Amino acid sequence: MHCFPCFSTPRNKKSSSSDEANNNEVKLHERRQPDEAEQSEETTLKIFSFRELATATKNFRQECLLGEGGFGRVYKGTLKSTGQVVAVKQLDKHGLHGNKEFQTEVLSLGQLDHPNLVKLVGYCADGDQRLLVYDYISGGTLEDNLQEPKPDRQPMDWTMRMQIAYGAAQGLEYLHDKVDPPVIYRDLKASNILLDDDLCPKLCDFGLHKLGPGTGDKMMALSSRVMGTYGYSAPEYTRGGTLTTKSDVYSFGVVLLELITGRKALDTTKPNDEQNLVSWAQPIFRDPKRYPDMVDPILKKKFSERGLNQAVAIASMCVQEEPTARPLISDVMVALSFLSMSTEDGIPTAVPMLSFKDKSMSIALSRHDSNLVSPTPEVATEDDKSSTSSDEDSSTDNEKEMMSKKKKKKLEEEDSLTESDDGSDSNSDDEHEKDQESQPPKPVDEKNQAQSLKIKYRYSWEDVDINEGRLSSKSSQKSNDGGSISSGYESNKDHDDLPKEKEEKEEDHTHLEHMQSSKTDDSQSVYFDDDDDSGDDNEEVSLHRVKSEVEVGSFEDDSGASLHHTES
Ligand SMILES: Nc1ncnc2c1ncn2[C@@H]1O[C@H](COP(=O)(O)OP(=O)(O)OP(=O)(O)O)[C@@H](O)[C@H]1O
Repeated sequence: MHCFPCFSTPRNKKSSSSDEANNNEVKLHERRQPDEAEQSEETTLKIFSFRELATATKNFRQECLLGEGGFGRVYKGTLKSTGQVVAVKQLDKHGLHGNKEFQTEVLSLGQLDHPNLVKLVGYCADGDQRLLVYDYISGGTLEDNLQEPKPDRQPMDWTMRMQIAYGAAQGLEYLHDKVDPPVIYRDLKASNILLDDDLCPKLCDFGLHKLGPGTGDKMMALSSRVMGTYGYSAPEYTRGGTLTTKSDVYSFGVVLLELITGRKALDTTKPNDEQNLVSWAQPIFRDPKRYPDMVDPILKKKFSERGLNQAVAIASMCVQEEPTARPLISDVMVALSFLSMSTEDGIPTAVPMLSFKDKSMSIALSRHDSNLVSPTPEVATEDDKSSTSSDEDSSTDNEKEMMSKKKKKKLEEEDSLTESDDGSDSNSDDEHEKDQESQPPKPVDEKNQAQSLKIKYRYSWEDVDINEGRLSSKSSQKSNDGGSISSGYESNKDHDDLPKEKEEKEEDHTHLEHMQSSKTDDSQSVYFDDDDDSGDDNEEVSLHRVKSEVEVGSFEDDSGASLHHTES
């Protein structure tokens, strides 16, 4: 039985032959190299003798015991040969696979390599002993850090929490999207997320179910393990149904809720109606005014309300009953990448709307934030559709490349429009081309994205009813005065009322910042605004990549804030 068929190629098996085993080292060549970031020529797993690990853990002494989970005990150890500190997981002997199967699965696990996964260093299959050796992660579990923070450590602030959520999402996204076939985690929870000294999250315990028993009594012995952990398991899974990547997304949503609230997924010390975190949170999801009340009191209200709204929106999407309604982890990851940015005082973080593969995420976020407008393929032009399609997943590389080129061209066109926002009319194609030539694409600096960056909203198109207002225009725009943002819609209101509403709305928009986003790939949009670092970001709104503008009206959203719209 192969855990990851693509890794279990004859070539891989060959590479674990006795020759290399004699060298006490197994070298594997990855058959699939997902993208440059994850490319690694080979993966090296060390094979340990039982004696080596006994020495490392002082003969598995109690004082070295880190804890015991569903698969066995975990000891802290120091490898004599290298001095490396490791965590040695001694798997329960009960029902384990034979040597060969074990080795196959372990070699597959050894190929998984991501900064947000605990790295498997090596293993031991000596007689009936099966042990796994991992990097030791010194900061404890996320659960402990949330529930019993160390006295010498500051409580985690909001940004740290979002950064942890973002890191965990990255690890999960790697398992779901970068490994072929996808690895379903099955048991994602706060106690399976370890933090290093810098609070970088690392997922552990993934893929271990494949090392356990297969059928009958043996299966029963680990049934609780196989069924995940109550409070975190998706409803369809606990009902004995299908396990999919969306089950992991549910568990991730629970972890995100724990980060927001500081509560446990399941807390039997609380009153009945508060014991299950998701059940407790469901009614609150429907009442945004109550969001601030659900935040961990230890944060002492130090969080951005917009960031909170969006974080709750993401969590509520993840824990939906219907698996298909849950977002892709890649979209969750993108949204969190923005929420996890450190922000300057008073400037909340928000998510640019065209970053998602699946429009449901942008629609959900825009419902929770009156300043965000989500795209709708129904009303978008062909070009627009290519940049907002939810089908990018399934497109071939060629299609992706074509879409990417289209997107790039479109953005360049829109940039050239923005460049001429000084009042000159630059709508002619000739001028666009000229502008494109004179403006090489701006570089993406992924590393430097967090600090002081503010996200430039991509105002786009929407066909979503928000109370009485209904958007219908195909374009987004920047007003002549450069200060207000408008998008077209059909107003139910008398147009005579508009000037006053416009005034009010423009005020509402003055807190929209210049934004600068640095993340991109084929499915993400990039907005740069290099000239907006003046420090006056709160005062002025700049919207790039706009098309046309004729003002029509405004509408109010759930929160009572109204947006101003124009129509071409
Ligand atoms: N790589 C590691 N570095 C440091 N500590 C670790 C490491 N792996 C596991 N631990 C610690 O060992 C203990 C037992 O871990 P294990 O994953 O076996 O069980 P668990 O997560 O407590 O339970 P479950 O099996 O239900 O997931 C936990 O406290 C965990 O924090």
